[in-house]
Amino acid sequence: MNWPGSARPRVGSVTSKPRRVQEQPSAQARLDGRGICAFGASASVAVVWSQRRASRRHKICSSVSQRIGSGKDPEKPDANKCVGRLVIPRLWREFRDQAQLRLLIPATLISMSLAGTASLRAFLTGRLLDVALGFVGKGGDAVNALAPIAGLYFAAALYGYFANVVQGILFALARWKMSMQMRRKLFKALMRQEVAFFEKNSSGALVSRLTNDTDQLQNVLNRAPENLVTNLVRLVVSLVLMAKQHLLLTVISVAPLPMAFFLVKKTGQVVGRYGALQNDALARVNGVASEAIANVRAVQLAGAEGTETKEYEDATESYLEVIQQTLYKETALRFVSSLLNDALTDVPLLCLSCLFIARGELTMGQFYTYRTLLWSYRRGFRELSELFTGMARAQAVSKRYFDLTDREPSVYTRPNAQPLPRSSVSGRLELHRVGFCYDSPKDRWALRDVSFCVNPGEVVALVGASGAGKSTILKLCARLADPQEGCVRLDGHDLRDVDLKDLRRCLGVVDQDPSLFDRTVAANVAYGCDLPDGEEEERVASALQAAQASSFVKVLPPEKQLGERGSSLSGGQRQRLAIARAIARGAPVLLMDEPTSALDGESEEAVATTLTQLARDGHAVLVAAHRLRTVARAHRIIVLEGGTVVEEGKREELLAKPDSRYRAIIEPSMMID
Ligand SMILES: Nc1ncnc2c1ncn2[C@@H]1O[C@H](COP(=O)(O)OP(=O)(O)OP(=O)(O)O)[C@@H](O)[C@H]1O
Repeated sequence: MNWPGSARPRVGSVTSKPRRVQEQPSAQARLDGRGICAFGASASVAVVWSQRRASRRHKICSSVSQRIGSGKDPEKPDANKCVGRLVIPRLWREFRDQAQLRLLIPATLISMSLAGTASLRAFLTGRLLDVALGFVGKGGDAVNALAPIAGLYFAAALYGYFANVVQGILFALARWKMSMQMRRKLFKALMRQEVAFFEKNSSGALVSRLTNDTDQLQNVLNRAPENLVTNLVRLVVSLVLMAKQHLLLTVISVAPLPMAFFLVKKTGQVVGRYGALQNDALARVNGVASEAIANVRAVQLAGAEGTETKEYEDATESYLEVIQQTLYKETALRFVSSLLNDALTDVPLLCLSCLFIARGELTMGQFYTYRTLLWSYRRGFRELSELFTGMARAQAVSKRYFDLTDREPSVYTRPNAQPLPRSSVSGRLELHRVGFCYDSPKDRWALRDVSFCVNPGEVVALVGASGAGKSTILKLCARLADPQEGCVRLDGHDLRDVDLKDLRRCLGVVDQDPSLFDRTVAANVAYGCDLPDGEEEERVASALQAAQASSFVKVLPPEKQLGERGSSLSGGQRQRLAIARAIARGAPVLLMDEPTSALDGESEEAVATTLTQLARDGHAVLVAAHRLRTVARAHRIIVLEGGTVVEEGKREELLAKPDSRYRAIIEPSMMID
């Protein structure tokens, strides 16, 4: 290349040592801070070792796969490739929707300009060298000749430093905003899911999805446009300038590209295959931890700390195994790729460069510029291949992300659902030939052919042995699940045909295990009640009174937080607050699952009286109970056995029947405090 405005200096010897191309640690190699070469060497040993352990590895992978129910087999690339193809356009749409484009576009433009500035600096350095060498032995005003080039270099360098800071801030902001948006979207999707979904997926695994998956996704997605554009610019500009410096050297530099492309593709497949497995294994680690922490009392009382620790160790061991498999395979492939692309071409390139310099066909400045551009070209290629493998990993994670954000809950408001304003609801609840089973295939029905009704103004008690189906009936009445046979109706409307939110506004529910939040008593009682500001205090106070909770609440500081799940209260106190919440809603239908099981006799009597009073006020009350005081005050009793109704009637009628199951079995087994 001819330097404008300067004579082309000739040099007869090579004085500068070619710079060794710096290897970037691979994404996985960065995990423990080592460079790719170190990993490459250990990886080739590890590959042999890992082949010997192939059968064990396969066992581990499939065991993780089975435990988390992913069904993925890392040795079946085709299945995962298919998933990848489907996910890429979705990933792009998600990225476009959630990306902070006003931050990302300027950041990407700055990033591109930085890649251009780097090439300019390489060019200017070469020029400085050649101009300087032109003065060797000749004398002259070197300062004047060098100053404009040095000034330009200084301006480019200064721009580079500032632009780097600005693009760093912009990308970081975009990354965090995107991460939080993804978490919100995922959390929203979680909150829509039916209760059965949470029974099948551990809270730890779900929290892992919320945090780990979204972090991984945003890490790749956020940098994808920057990496793609910047490195394409870097690659193309470097190649063009290299070719301008010396065509033959450039051809030798790019000769291994086809093989390197093939290896990058292979690496992407490996990372994609194992990435999904890694996340599933991590979700299992978190699942085990959260279950043990949630049940820490039971763990300690059973002296099972060792068992839980072992379980956690097993989960982390499986996770580590998957990480290792990915690391070894990915690093080995990357190592071969960089060996081909960089190291093997370096010696011929260097020898040829020296020859051309000796022949006067290449100046020192051109040589320096060429080497710098070569480094830039290799960096561009390496970062593009990292982007490719990062996208493969993102595909695996995004599959899980979309699985959840797209998941349609089995219980939802149908498009043509009717509104059900609470003011228009009288509260007549009816079960018509209801059949329900928890698991498919339907071989164990929890309920079969159940029919009865609860009228406004009535307290109806559900009684039966443990496992008879009482809670399941209440679950169906609250539409936490839908029956497979028959239907549940409110005021004649099939629950599946009405707006779910409207339906829930018509219900006050007390669960077997009262759900309280780490908030104040007032916030817990008013939870979800949508009370007007002025009314809230009065409504909460009267609900507490009716639930026999006033006496213990009075002695609590009003701002006291109740602890996670109300852990600072006794079982009976929690139960009374849950009853107060159901009453405070003022809903026409009350569904109560053993609301008095933890109460003393006096409180139970008072709560039973309250239920009768609520019925007198026009509410329909359906209560599942094992305690005689609660059952005895009911207007009607439904007796369940093995998921079917075997008797129904007033208590006196049931006691009077000669062959009454209620008289013979149920009432004698009831608790009387
Ligand atoms: N989430 C679930 N998944 C699978 N089976 C379940 C589930 N919940 C309950 N069952 C089964 O359904 C049947 C009815 O259970 P249900 O909880 O309705 O009984 P119950 O009468 O309320 O018992 P208890 O008096 O002990 O509360 C039982 O055989 C139970 O094992």
